[in-house]
Amino acid sequence: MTDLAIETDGLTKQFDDELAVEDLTLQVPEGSIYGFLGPNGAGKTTTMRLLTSLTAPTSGTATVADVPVADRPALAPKIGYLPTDPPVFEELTGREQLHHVARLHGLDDETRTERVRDHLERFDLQSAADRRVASYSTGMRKKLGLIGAVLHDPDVVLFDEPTSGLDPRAARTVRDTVAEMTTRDVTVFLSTHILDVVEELADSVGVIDDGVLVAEGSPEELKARKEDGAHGDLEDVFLQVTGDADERTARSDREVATAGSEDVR
Ligand SMILES: Nc1ncnc2c1ncn2[C@@H]1O[C@H](COP(=O)(O)OP(=O)(O)OP(=O)(O)O)[C@@H](O)[C@H]1O
Repeated sequence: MTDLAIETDGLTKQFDDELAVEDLTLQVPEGSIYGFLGPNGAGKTTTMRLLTSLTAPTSGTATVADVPVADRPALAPKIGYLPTDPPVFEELTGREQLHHVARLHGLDDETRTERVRDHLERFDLQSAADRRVASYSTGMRKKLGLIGAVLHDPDVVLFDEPTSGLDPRAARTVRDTVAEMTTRDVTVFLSTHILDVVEELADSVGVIDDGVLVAEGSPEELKARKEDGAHGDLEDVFLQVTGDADERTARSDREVATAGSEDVR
């Protein structure tokens, strides 16, 4: 059996009167890329925050890189997280920020210098590396956040919208970086609204809507399940399965009612 990098069971997060994630059960094999899709407010970021122990579940469990997410100190060295708006230190230069992050991860001087230099070059940031982050554009900040998320060579990375705000060349570098990671058995959990990215990279796709996982499978499997039997693209499938949460609830209530009436008969 394949080892799992991410496993959740009944993961649920309730914020006051908002059920952001409901009974989420996921299994992501090691070394694979899982594309996580969903409309605005569906629960993607909350799921990623649960998987990175930045927020505690209301109920349910999750294990990432063999560590229960409740054990934050053990989890941190094994995972890398890129939030939608990565935190930056405005007063530091890009290089200083990356050295700081690498030091927090306990990388020795030589490894730190080498990795920071290589990543700055790879993401075409070397000419801006000694400028203060305060002068960076959105895309440059994103690149800096992304480098900071992977500098310590984590086993599992979780990227929230990694290509948003990037120019086509930088977006290509991100895609290549993600693809290259899996050759080293790194597992990538990727939330994005850019369906091309998912189609190109993901081994499996999960679609969340209103906190509920409403579809899951390989991109090919999802495209083949289009309701009218035609072979749609991922956008068709996305629009179909995330259509209307109220309508879905009503449909499932009708199904329960029908099943119930059959029982009586
Ligand atoms: N700290 C919080 N307190 C209260 N409600 C929250 C909190 N964080 C998220 N929510 C709510 O939980 C739901 C899911 O939000 P989440 O940010 O996970 O969605 P998302 O799928 O990442 O959306 P987007 O694509 O717009 O980034 C939303 O209704 C949101 O308003």
